[in-house]
Amino acid sequence: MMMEQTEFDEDVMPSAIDDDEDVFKDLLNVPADWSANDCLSTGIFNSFDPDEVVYRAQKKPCKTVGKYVMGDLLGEGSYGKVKEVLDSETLVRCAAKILKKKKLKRIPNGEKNVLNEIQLLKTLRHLNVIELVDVIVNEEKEKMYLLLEYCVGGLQDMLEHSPGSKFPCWQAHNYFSQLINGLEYLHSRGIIHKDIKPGNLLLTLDETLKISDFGTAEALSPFDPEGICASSQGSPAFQPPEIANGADEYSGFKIDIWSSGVTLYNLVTGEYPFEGDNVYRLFEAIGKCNIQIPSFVTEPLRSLLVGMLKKDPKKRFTLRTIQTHPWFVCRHPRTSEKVPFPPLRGDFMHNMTVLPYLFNYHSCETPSENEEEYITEQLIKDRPNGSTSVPIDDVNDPSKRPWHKPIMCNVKKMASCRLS
Ligand SMILES: Nc1ncnc2c1ncn2[C@@H]1O[C@H](COP(=O)(O)OP(=O)(O)OP(=O)(O)O)[C@@H](O)[C@H]1O
Repeated sequence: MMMEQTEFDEDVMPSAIDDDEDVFKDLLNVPADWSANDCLSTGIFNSFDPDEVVYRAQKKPCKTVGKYVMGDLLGEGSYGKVKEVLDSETLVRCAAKILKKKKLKRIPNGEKNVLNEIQLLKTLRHLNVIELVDVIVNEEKEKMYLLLEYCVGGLQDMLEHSPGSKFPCWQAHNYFSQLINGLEYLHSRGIIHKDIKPGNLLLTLDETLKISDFGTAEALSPFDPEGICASSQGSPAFQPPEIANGADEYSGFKIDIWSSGVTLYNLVTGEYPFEGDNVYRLFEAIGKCNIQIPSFVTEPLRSLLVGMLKKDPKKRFTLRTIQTHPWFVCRHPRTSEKVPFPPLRGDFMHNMTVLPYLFNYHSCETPSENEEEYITEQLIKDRPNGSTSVPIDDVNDPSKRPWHKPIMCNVKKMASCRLS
């Protein structure tokens, strides 16, 4: 029996197609709730000789946005898709977060959060903070592309693919110390992230951790040494007792310490310190703060978790106490197997997905719908004296929003950005 396999392009296929099993069920017209075993037992999947499989790759039309050549889908968040791209000038791999104005309007604070993220990321430069490389706007299509440093994935994905949904201690220590490094930088600049969790901690190919997702972050007033915040939109399981109990104001620094403590708890145990069937029950449990740490978590890690998850924010550890804590400072030799990056659509090596599009373009494709006008911003990172201060636009002023008035500095015609 000869069998053909087609490679799908997520541009033309619905996003559910990313799940291989769904693809086959769809093609074979099998009920969605059937398991693979159901299919086998009814003889729908016949065995076949792998040598007889013929792979027929579907053509991948090459699409460019500004100087960036688009690759495959990397992931999808509530704000939009994230695709791999290649900078055709520098040949650096990046990730493009694709945002549609229509979709943002449907998300509470959607547009405001995105603009907040752009404004904050423009001011930040640190090894452990995701870098915003460029912003491109297509006014006609009402689309915005945030070009970010390329990462292979997030800690959440890795946890989901690891035995017991946790990391060995030495691996958790590596990620946690990088998180604290990044957080120290953010706090020194008066920025409270407010949504620290494994899903917002990405890794590059060389295992450098990048704090990402600054949509709900807040830049504190430089005249407020206490770092008082009055709002939080972070993920419920990572919220501290003061927020769960409905306080009007709280120390922003201590929110990030708490959520980093929940993150560490999650990395080493595979569980959450507080759970609930719904947000109300969850907040009730967090508010009471009766913390149970599994018995396999021994000292000194135990006391670090207890210190970071203190109910009273004033008694909660500071970054300084964390950085001098015995578990933080001691070396953790690699004693067990590393939890690897999960594969991207079967590819453990995370090879560049842009290449097939480029091969296709250079072999046969004729210029297509690419001649659109984009407004691009190449962010200026090397500022004099290492200064990273950039005036933060008022995100509430509609006239300053990129949809209306570009915050960008140069305009490029798509046609001029085609690869030679
Ligand atoms: N810089 C990046 N490099 C590689 N992949 C990325 C990058 N940024 C995001 N991704 C991938 O895209 C997915 C969606 O990211 P995004 O930041 O839009 O949403 P999220 O934080 O996962 O979810 P939400 O926005 O709903 O909180 C991530 O889970 C990750 O797999």
